[in-house]
Formats: sequence, C-alpha cells, structure tokens
Amino acid sequence: MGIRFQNVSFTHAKRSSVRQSAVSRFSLDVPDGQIVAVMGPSGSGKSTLGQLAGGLLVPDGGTVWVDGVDTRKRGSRRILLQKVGYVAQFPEHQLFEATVAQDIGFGLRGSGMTEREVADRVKRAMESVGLPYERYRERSPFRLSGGEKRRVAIAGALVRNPSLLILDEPTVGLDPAVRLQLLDLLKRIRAENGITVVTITHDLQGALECADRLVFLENGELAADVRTAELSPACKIASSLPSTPLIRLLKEFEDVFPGQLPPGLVREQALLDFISKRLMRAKGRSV
Ligand SMILES: Nc1ncnc2c1ncn2[C@@H]1O[C@H](COP(=O)(O)OP(=O)(O)OP(=O)(O)O)[C@@H](O)[C@H]1O
Repeated sequence: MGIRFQNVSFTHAKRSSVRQSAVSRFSLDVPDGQIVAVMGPSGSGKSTLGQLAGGLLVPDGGTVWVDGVDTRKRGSRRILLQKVGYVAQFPEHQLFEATVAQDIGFGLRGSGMTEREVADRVKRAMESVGLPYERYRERSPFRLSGGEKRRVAIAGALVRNPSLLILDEPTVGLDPAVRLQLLDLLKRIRAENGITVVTITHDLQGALECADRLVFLENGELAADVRTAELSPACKIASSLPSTPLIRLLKEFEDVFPGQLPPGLVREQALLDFISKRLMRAKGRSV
C-alpha cells in the first residue's frame, strides 16, 4: 500500500519562539516497491518528511498513511516499528551493541524467536548488505569504516523485513566505490524484497542511477515530482549523448530551458539548486 501524504504540515518547536515550519501542505502517493529520492536545498524539509514517513513525527495537519496505517492513530508507532526501517543521517548514532551481530539482531529481541532463528535472520540481513557473517559478526560496530557502519545500520533495519526503508543521506561521506555498492544494494533490496525505499539525498547522480522518482522540496513544499524513466526517452533519440545520468539530465534541461543553463553549472549541488528554483517557477510545466 506504500505511503500516502495528504495535505501534510509540520512545524518544529511549536511552542517556542524558534518555531519553524518545515513541511507544508505536502501531498504525495508512493506505491509499493518504488524507490523515491527526496531532494532539495538544505533546510527544505527533507529529513522532516522522512521522519513523518516513518511515523517518528506526527503531522500537525493532514494525514500520513504508511502501508494503510494512519501515523496519528493510537498504537500506530508499535505497528510501524515492524513495518518501517529507518536509517538516520549519522548511522553511527544508531549503533550501540558490543558486536555487529548483536547490534543487527537487537530489533528481534523479545519477538519470541529462538536464538537460532535470530542468528539466521541476522546472517541473511548481513549478507544482503555485503557483510560476510563469519568475518563481521564478532567485530565491534564502533571499529568499522563509515561505509561498513552504514551497512550495519541498514542490515539492522532490514532484519525485521520492513515494507518501507527510509534512508537519510545514505551516500554522504562514502568513497566512490562504496557509494556505488550502496546504490546497487538499494536496487537489489527492492528487486528481491519488493520493498519501498525513500532515500533523502543531495546526491543527484546517485538518485538518477537508482531512483524511480525524484521528489524536490522547496521551503517544505512539493516543488517537483519527476519520474526518472520519463527523463530518458529524449536522450535515447540523441544516441550521441554522453551517457552519465548527470550529463543527460543537463542536456534535458537545456531543451526545457533553452539558453538558460549557466555555463559553470557543473557541480551537482549547483545543478540541484538550479533545477529546484526553476521548477518552482515553472510549476505545472512538464519535464
Ligand atoms: N528540532 C528542530 N527544531 C527546530 N527547527 C528544526 C528542527 N529540525 C529541523 N528544523 C528546521 O526545519 C526546517 C527543515 O529541516 P530539515 O532538517 O527537515 O531540512 P533538510 O532539507 O533535511 O536539511 P539538510 O539537507 O540540511 O539536512 C529547517 O528550517 C530546520 O532549521
């Protein structure tokens, strides 16, 4: 059943002088099994939206349904703990057990499973994120590289077989090879488990490589909702186009906004800011 946001608003620190509207009048339907990249400038409300999707925050206005569960309803948090895997921006803050296997299996404690069943589930989750069980199970999660820690956190989210996985900035700080492994992992998880993935990211190229859909936020509002598959047909016609997704996207935007792309627009963040600003102005225009 995926996720449905209906006219959702959220303000942080509501009762203080620093109250800050983070998401406003946001509506979106995400069907099962889709990979959605949530993008937009810093402070545009992406992490807040991720927390609303995971039921970690409850909307002030409007409704969020996750797999048919209204996140405002009493008892929904307990149900959502089973349905949603959430990996925060700094996954090292989510690691706390002495060994990798204990950390990943933490969410299964008290579930009535035998130790053997827990070990099997942990092993499968570790192998699905590319951490060989025997090599890593006894290691301290605190003595791993950044990419390994992130994979432990993702395995800890996957071990409960969630129907929705939310990742906040999964590729930040990773070297290019590990970043590619992680993007492949997301596609594989979706293909193997049919899981819905929401990835909050500034990594436009990564998003183009793995997401079905790019959702752009600007000041907490939906600025654009772009299907990556719809970005490619025009590229296919011009077969001589360079093949990196970022360059293809640049080319596409040259067609939509002829003569308006600043020549120095080579950095991903600059491109992202440009796209979200232009799409805000060109709301309703098809890309
Ligand atoms: N706990 C909080 N208390 C008060 N304001 C907050 C809090 N958390 C976030 N905000 C504010 O809400 C707005 C949206 O923040 P959010 O973290 O969702 O943005 P973001 O797009 O994820 O940013 P970034 O890309 O920098 O991580 C920002 O203006 C931010 O300052």
